[in-house]
Amino acid sequence: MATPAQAATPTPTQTSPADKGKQKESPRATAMIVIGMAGSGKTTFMQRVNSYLHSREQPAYVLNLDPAVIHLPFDANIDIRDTVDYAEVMKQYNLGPNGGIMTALNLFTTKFDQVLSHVENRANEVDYVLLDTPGQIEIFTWSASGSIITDALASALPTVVVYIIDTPRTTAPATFMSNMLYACSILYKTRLPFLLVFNKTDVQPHDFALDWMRDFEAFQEALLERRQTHGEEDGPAYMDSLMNSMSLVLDEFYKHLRAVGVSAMTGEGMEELFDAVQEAREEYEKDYKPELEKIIAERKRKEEAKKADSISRLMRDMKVSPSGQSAAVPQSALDAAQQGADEQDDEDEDDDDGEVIDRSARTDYYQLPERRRGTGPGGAVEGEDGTLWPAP
Ligand SMILES: Nc1nc2c(ncn2[C@@H]2O[C@H](COP(=O)(O)OP(=O)(O)OP(=O)(O)O)[C@@H](O)[C@H]2O)c(=O)[nH]1
Repeated sequence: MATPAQAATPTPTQTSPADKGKQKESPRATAMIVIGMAGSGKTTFMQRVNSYLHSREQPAYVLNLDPAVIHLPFDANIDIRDTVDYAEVMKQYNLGPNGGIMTALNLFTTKFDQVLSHVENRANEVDYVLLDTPGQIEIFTWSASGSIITDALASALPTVVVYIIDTPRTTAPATFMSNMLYACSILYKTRLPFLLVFNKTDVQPHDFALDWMRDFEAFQEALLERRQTHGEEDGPAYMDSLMNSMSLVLDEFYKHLRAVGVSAMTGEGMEELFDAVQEAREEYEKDYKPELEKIIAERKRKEEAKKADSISRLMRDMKVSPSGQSAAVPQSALDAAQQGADEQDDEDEDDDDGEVIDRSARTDYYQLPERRRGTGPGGAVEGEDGTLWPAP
């Protein structure tokens, strides 16, 4: 199981002693975290899904986590750009565009408890919570912020990872394999129900990819054929034996995946997509949630044990017997000390020096410094020394 226990946020699925043993009912909403390589069509997909849900009168709660997006073609309820100024982050930390995006997201993640509480407030009013993410998918393979986001969301509501693939750019076996390896590492990192979405099917149908996933021999034949027609274009010949072996390894991984084809441009495939999301939600309820609840119960047990241990050490230090009979310090003093520690915990939790804005819930927006939108050619961002950073 992944590490939902590491979520840096309060865990709303915690059970009170009264309902211990019972599984808490999940909120109505399903969260869809949209991940994919740059240019795979995540933002267009978000726009399509959003308008499809509006047409079914099921408006979603929408979050934009891409700090560098210039034009967002849909209304986001929470937008990272309202909280973190990506160009300012690049400048202050002396970073390039990639580092700027990663750091901006890391900074935003420190406020993810606020995001989560906005999401939780709406989780029984909407059917879907949609999250658009930056194209830097390493965020979800090794960065801490990726785990915090996925674990925190999954601890609050049924969550599905929607991995977008640019189908026309995946027709070469080597590119297909590389994309699948990324998907595989995100799946094993998050352990969440996972859905492969082959996008841009208006340009290239995805049947070839389904064939390669169902039958590794079909993939190996395609690899051989490609070598005969394209020579060394996709890499040296010894790569083929590596890819042949990888196709055998991934065969097991494909068995745990759902895959659908869509066109974010035309809207084709939306019904199949939502059927697959529903199946993924059932998988969350069946497999992920019971594991998560076990982890939460175990964490709670450890916290209680730690608390009891600190109190008994405190009593020893004050030369108080565990029964409290020869108390040199009255019980009221111990209670006061415990209360002080609890209040400090509460204060730490309420530390509120940065704001995450739910745009749909308020009209009195904070006055934010004007964001640097590139003024150079093609929207490039000009640094202080005159360097032009490429438009993100
Ligand atoms: N033909 C076609 N083009 C698409 C489709 N989906 C997206 N595109 C195009 O693909 C390009 C990239 O789309 P985006 O939605 O910006 O991709 P993204 O993954 O959000 O990109 P980053 O924000 O850079 O990570 C745009 O030119 C889109 O118009 C589709 O289903 N069919």
